[in-house]
Amino acid sequence: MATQKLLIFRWGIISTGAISTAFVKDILLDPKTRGVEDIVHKVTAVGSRSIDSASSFVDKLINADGSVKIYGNYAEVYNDPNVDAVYIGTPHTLHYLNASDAIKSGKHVLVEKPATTNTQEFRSLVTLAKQHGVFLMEAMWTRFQPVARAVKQNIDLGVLGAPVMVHADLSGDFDIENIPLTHRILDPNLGGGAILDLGPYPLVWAIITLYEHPENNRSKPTVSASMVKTPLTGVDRSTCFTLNFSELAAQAQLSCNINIPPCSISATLRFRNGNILIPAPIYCPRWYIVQHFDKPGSGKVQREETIHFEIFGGGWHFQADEVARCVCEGRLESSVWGHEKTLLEMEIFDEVHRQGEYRLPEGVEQVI
Ligand SMILES: NC(=O)C1=CN([C@@H]2O[C@H](COP(=O)(O)OP(=O)(O)OC[C@H]3O[C@@H](n4cnc5c(N)ncnc54)[C@H](OP(=O)(O)O)[C@@H]3O)[C@@H](O)[C@H]2O)C=CC1
Ligand SMILES: O=C1OC[C@@H](O)[C@H](O)[C@H]1O
Repeated sequence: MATQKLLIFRWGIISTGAISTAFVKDILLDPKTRGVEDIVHKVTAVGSRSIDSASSFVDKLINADGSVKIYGNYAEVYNDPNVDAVYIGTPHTLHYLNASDAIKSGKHVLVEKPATTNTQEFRSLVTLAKQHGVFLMEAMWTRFQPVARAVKQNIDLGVLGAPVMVHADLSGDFDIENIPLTHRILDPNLGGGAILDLGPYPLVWAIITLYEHPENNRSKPTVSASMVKTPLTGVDRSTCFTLNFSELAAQAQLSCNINIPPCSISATLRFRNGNILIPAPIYCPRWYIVQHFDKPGSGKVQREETIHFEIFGGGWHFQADEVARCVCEGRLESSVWGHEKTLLEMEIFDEVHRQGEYRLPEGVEQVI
């Protein structure tokens, strides 16, 4: 890694599916289009289970001068000396194994959401990353985007008063009756179902609004949850979970579903003096609305503003900038989305699984 004024940050990409494609397209955009002058991202290696897939990924996405290493496996990416950090875009249940292999090779890691399938797996990754002195972060891209940062600032200003309730949903129609049962959204061996795939997004808005609230003092919520399973494979088709934050006397009512489309306003953050409305898709909103009541608790909207952000690209590059900056500063975790928040997320999902009686097939969880 070059550590001059302009940081050239070198990525190795693990897997060549949908999200790896989106991530690579974004990080190769000109960083100046998002006001970033100190970092340039480079992809120096791509690993796939198939060399042909790695090769066509590189041909399609990377302005190749022949310098990108193409591998028909993941291990060679971990061992490539020209890779600073590894990005892992495999299905959920492979994240632990892929991330631990990368860490053991001394690579910094950005691993897709959900970081692992359970809390113990993520705990074990954190220990391993600390032992090897490498940076580790879950790819919670939403938290690094302009809308999330602006909403957080707005909440911290306190003008809307105390937070009382968060309603947030992420649903998507995956056409589950017509896709193969081996699709990652349906296959329990790949962690199929709504909560692990979509649950991180309603949760991130609750974390921003309630968990990160200065008066919450980082207290963890209690959880109550229920699931509706699909008879197709037994994974959760629809999940509702409620979080009680007793320090704030506030609640979050969160849900996710894999066979309906999203609602147009998918998150409502409700405060004593007003609301913040977040439109779909809640994983990458381009605007938000702030409503101010005429007096606390009245519900009568006196003033409303809509704040827009122009984003060049899909929104995955902001988290990559965070990784590069943290690594450059020698940090092992992000202060925005650090290990503690992923551990909280995984603890909540473990409890949702327990109450919903969702058990991953024997042998899928690598650490229990
Ligand atoms: N942040 C975001 O916006 C999004 C995040 N995601 C996350 O990314 C992860 C992957 O999702 P997505 O890209 O949609 O999935 P895809 O199925 O499109 O891609 C996954 C890739 O993983 C590799 N892979 C390795 N082992 C397996 C296996 N047993 N079965 C299937 N694929 C395997 C394959 O690449 P190869 O053959 O090249 O090795 C495959 O192309 C999930 O954890 C999901 O939560 C997904 C979508 C959006
Ligand atoms: O992270 C995600 O966001 C968008 C969804 O469609 C996808 O399945 C999920 O993994």
